[in-house]
Amino acid sequence: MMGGVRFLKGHGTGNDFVILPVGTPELTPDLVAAMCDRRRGIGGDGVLRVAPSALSGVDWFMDYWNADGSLAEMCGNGVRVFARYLATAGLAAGTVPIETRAGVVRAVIGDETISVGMGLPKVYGDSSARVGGLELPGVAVDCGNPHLVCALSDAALLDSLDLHVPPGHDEEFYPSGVNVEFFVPVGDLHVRMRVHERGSGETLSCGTGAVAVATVALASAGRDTGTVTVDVPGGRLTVTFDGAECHLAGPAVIVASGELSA
Ligand SMILES: N[C@@H](CCC[C@H](N)C(=O)O)C(=O)O
Repeated sequence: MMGGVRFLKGHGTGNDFVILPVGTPELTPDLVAAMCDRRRGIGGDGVLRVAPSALSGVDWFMDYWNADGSLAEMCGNGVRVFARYLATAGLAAGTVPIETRAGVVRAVIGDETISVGMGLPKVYGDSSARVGGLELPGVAVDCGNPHLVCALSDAALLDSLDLHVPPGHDEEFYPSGVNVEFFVPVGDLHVRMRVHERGSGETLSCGTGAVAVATVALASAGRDTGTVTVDVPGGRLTVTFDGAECHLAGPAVIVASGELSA
C-alpha cells in the first residue's frame, strides 16, 4: 500500500475515516480505495489526509477522499474528526480554521463534542430519487457538496428502503453525482434520517447530509433559526441555525492508530 506510513482511525457518529497525518505523500484513487476496503484494507467511509494549508491564517487543509477513491468538496463529520485528530496530536485547541475544497470552515473543539460552522446551505430546486421502483420527490441542497433531501411521512418506509444500491437520480441535474438523504419527523425540530453517500454507499452518518436535512426540516417548520436534532443510524447530531450560519455538532473520536504495510 504505502509501506511505513502511519495512520489513525476515527469516526463521528459511525461515519468512519482513515486519517493520514501531516507529511503523508499525495494519494491516488487506487490507494484510497485499497485503504477503505473493509476486508482487504483498514476500512472506512473515506480518507482524511492532513496537509498544510497555503492560505494565510489557516494552518491545515483537509484533503478528503471518498471510499471509492473520488474526491469531494466537503465532509461535515470528516472536519469534526480531522479537528479531533489535530487536538489529540497537540496541533490545535479551541477554535481551529480548516481549509476544505468548499472553503474555510471553523471547528470548535470540546471534550466530547466538536462543532463546525458550515455557512448557510443553499436550497436550489426540486428533483427526485428512485428507490426500489418508487419515485420519491426531494429538494436539492448545496452544503458545499450536492444533496437531494427526500421527506417521507412514513417511518416504516424509511426503514424499508434498500440503500445497498445507489438511489436513481437525475444525472443532468446532478452531473457530478449526489448524496441522497431520506428523513421522517420524530418531533418538533427532531428528525430521523438515512443516507446514501456519493462515493461511499450507505453510511451510519453524514454531517453535510444532516445539515441538508435540517435545512429542509427547519424551513418546513416555518423557521429560519433554531436547533434541529438529527438522529442517524450511528447516533445523534444537532444542527443549530443562528441566522448567520449553521453549526453541525456531535461526538468525534479517534479509536486506533497503526502503520501501513508495504
Ligand atoms: N460523510 C460526509 C460527506 C462526504 C462526502 C460525500 N460522500 C460527497 O461525495 O459529497 C459528511 O459527513 O458530510
